Amino acid sequence: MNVEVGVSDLEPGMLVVLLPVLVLLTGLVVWCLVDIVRREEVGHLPKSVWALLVLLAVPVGSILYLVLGRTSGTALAATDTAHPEAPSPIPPSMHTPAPQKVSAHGPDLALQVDDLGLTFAGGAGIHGLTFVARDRSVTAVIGPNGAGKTVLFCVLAGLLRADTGSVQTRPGARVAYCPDVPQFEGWLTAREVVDTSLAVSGMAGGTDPHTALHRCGLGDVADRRVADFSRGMLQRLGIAAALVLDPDVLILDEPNSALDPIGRADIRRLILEQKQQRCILLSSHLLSEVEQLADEVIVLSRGRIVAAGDTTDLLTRGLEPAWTIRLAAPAATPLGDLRAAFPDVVLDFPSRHLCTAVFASFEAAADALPRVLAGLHAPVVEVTLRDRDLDGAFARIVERTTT
Ligand SMILES: Nc1ncnc2c1ncn2[C@@H]1O[C@H](COP(=O)(O)OP(=O)(O)OP(=O)(O)O)[C@@H](O)[C@H]1O
Repeated sequence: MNVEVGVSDLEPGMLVVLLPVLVLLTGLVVWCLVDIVRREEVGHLPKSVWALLVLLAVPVGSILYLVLGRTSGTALAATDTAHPEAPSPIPPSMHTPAPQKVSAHGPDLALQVDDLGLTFAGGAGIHGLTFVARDRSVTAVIGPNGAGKTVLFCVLAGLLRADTGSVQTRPGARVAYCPDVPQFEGWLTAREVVDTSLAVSGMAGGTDPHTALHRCGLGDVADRRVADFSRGMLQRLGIAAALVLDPDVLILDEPNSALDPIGRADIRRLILEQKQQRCILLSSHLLSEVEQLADEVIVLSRGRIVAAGDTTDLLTRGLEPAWTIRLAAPAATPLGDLRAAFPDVVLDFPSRHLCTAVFASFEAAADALPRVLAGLHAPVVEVTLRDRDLDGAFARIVERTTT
């Protein structure tokens, strides 16, 4: 008996059911084959064997490949940003660099950037950036307006394509980016924004959306429309939309720029808490924020790194050893006598209740400042380091680095 059944013999109802299944299976097979070709390394079996398995054992081969073939070690993997892959279906806040080349760097490196460059018409952009960022640490990228901080972050997040260089992360690592002015559809609720961020990323195992909102101080307004949100609330929502993806590398572009002091303190706490689990890169114009949050600082000027290193060392390098001393009553010692007693210190009385003291170095200040304070013979109310603004510190770092 002949039991051959052609497509034309199938019931129309069966066709409706079978067609999407066939399309899905074909899509899965094609996706796996493309993935095998694009990867430099696949797990457990040679690439040709995986390709045959995927082609011949549908869909078991594809499923096995997804589970076993796409895993390979814990070394960093490179995204050659000069020759990026096809546009990612992942939304702007989220990008997972595809592993292409294995690196032999240390186990705590979350991100390695080599010779990264993107030059716009006119010459602006970023040029030859090389640095690393570590797990469980905060790296601050600072620099004046137009230095290239946002361009760098956009390249790291896969939103802009670099002309040169590479960005390396671990295979499968997630990079999430929160821009300085996050924008969302006004008709969505905060919960819907965070849910959508997770859903569109297509990633399993993100943070619970309610937890992400709660951590960013938006638990009580989760069901309010975004159109009613203040700029500070939008910034928190941007961070929540990035956090929900449970990223290995979290990039925050000026996370505190729209927040009031209480909001800033909240986000500071949040960043310090999140640092325990991931690598965080952030930019800021606030010296106090950078000091309190960052382990490492990278200073950018005109798209180039002009200084980088440990936060305390670097900012100390950028600060002037100069103090303002506020007095409750005028100094009992005349200025002339004080200057004679401390010939290596530049001393002045800008007003009856203020004294300024500039030292040759921080080492000299550590030795002489207590003696200057005692020598004033007046009740001291406050002693503050002068020019603690980041612009001033930055200008001095650049000056000292380039001269
Ligand atoms: N799409 C673009 N086309 C051309 N030039 C651009 C583009 N995006 C940025 N630039 C230029 O690149 C330089 C770096 O800009 P970027 O936004 O990264 O600076 P920034 O350090 O983030 O500044 P800010 O502190 O003001 O945020 C600027 O000169 C900017 O004008």
